[in-house]
Formats: sequence, structure tokens, C-alpha cells
Amino acid sequence: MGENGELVPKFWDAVHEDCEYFAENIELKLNFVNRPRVVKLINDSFMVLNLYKKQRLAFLDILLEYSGGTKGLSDEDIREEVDTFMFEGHDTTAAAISWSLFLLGHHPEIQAKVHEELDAILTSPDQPLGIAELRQMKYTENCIKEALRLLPSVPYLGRVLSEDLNICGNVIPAHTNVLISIYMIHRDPVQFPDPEKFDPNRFLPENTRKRHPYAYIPFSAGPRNCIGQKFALLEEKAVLGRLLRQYSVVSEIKPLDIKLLGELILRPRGGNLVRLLPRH
Ligand code: HEM
Repeated sequence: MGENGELVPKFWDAVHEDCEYFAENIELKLNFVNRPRVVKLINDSFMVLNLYKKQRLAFLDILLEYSGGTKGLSDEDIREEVDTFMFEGHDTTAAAISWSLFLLGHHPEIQAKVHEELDAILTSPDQPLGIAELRQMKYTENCIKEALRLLPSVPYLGRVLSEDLNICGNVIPAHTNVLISIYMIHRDPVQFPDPEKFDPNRFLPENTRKRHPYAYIPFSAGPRNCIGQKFALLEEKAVLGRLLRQYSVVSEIKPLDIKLLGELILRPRGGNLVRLLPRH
């Protein structure tokens, strides 16, 4: 098996679409932070995985397989990767699920369409909510995307400018710390008319086509964007689908009374109170 050999394309053909996306992004990220060793091990392990084991390894197992020795990953390298995944993958999705419930609980007419979609996909009570079913939950996905527009789990990003930046004639010098407000970008009335309105149809293909590529960035953009975004949407659909299959949700806190707490993650100060009513 040659270095990054000819087997890689075969692997890419064979894997699942999401896994492909995930792996490509990991590779991109690690290249960006100049960690070719890790990139190589991911390539190698995918080849090994494809040829001999015929099963997918969890990301942590891949890291562990390549640990130790002088060339392998140190315990600290692995701990850093695990820290990032645990933090980035947990609070963000929890907040997004909570905000989706908050908004659906205030829009019974939109929630009714989610119920309708779920009832059409899940035709018997014991039908599991598997990957095929999650893929069909297009309307629910648009609700989640719209919730992430209005109440993005990550409300702002921080960057240090590596060079002078000219914005409409105003020059911001290199080395300045800048905060980019995703929350405000998502309220641009040119890109999102009537921006405060919760309208999942904004994410219908015909409505997204002409939108500026950076108008909607809940997962950031560019080389350091979120590598878990597809997984996050699946996870949210799985939790919301499971819940809304059986319950209706009613929000107890009025939109104007909710206090936003914008730390690293956007949360409701004092929590999000919802009532669950059995549907059947
Ligand atoms: C709704 C859920 C999520 C949101 C809104 C979200 C949002 C973001 C954002 C905005 C960034 C970029 C931060 C920056 O540019 O400074 C980011 C990075 C990242 N996310 Fe997510 N994320 C979510 C879920 C996840 C999940 C489920 C995982 C992993 C399983 C994950 C893993 C990561 C990692 C590893 C990074 C760092 C990428 C890098 O530094 O190159 N995220 N996420």
C-alpha cells in the first residue's frame, strides 16, 4: 500500500456521504493547522479500514491506534482533540435543540407541519427513527436551520487580523482582535426580509439559491468552520423527531421575556421552560 496510495479514491467511493464530508473536513482542518502527521494517519487508517477491517472506526479509536512512540500522537495531542470534540459537539447542539423547541412552542402552526411530516414518515408506532427517516425530515431540518438563524448557538466568532482589512474605506489594522456577530449577520433585512419572523421556508432551495454565501453562518465559514455540522443536524433531527413524534410542545416563556445570555454559547438566562403535551 503506497503512501496515500491509489486506494484512497476507492475508499471515498465506498463510504457513506456524511462520513466522507466529515473526513474531508478533518483533513482540511488539520492541514490548516499544519499537522500533516495527523492528516496522514487519518488517510492511512481509512485505507486500512477499507481493506482489512471492513468496519468503521470511531474517531477516538483512530487517534488511539496512532498513539505512542516518537512518531505517534502523544496523550496530550489526543486529549486536545477530545476536548475540542466534547466541547464543540455538546453545548452547541443542546442549545440548538432548546432554541428550536422554544420557537416551535411559540408557533403551533409551524409545529403542526413538523407533526404532519413526522406522521407521514413514521407510519407505525414501533417504526424506528433511523438514518433513512432522518433524511426525509426536510421541513423539520428547515425549522432547525431557521432556529439557528434567529438564535445561533455560537453567537459570535473571534479572530485576530493577520493583515490590514479595508471595509468600505475604513481600515482596521493588522493584529486587531475582531468579534464577528453571527447573531447580527443573520438579521440583515436584505438577505432575510422581516428578519425577526420565524419562517422555515427561508431554507427552501428556491429561497437559498440567491442568498449571499456568508449571509447564513451558524457553523462559521472558511477553513475553520464546524466539522460537525452535518452530524449536528442529524442529531437535532433525531432528538426533536423522537420528542415531537409523541408530544406537542408549548413555550411557557414569552419571547419578549426571554433573556439572552451570550457567553461562548447563546443560552436563555434562567433556562427555557416548555410544557410537553402527549399527542395521542
Ligand atoms: C448546532 C450545533 C453546532 C454549532 C452551531 C456549531 C458551531 C461551530 C462554529 C461556529 C465553529 C467555528 C468556531 C470559529 O470559527 O471560531 C465550530 C467549530 C467546530 N465544531 Fe461545531 N458546532 C456545532 C456542533 C458540532 C458538533 C456536533 C461537533 C463534533 C461532533 C462539532 C465540532 C467542531 C469542531 C471540532 C470545531 C473546530 C474546528 C476548527 O477549529 O477547525 N461542532 N462549530
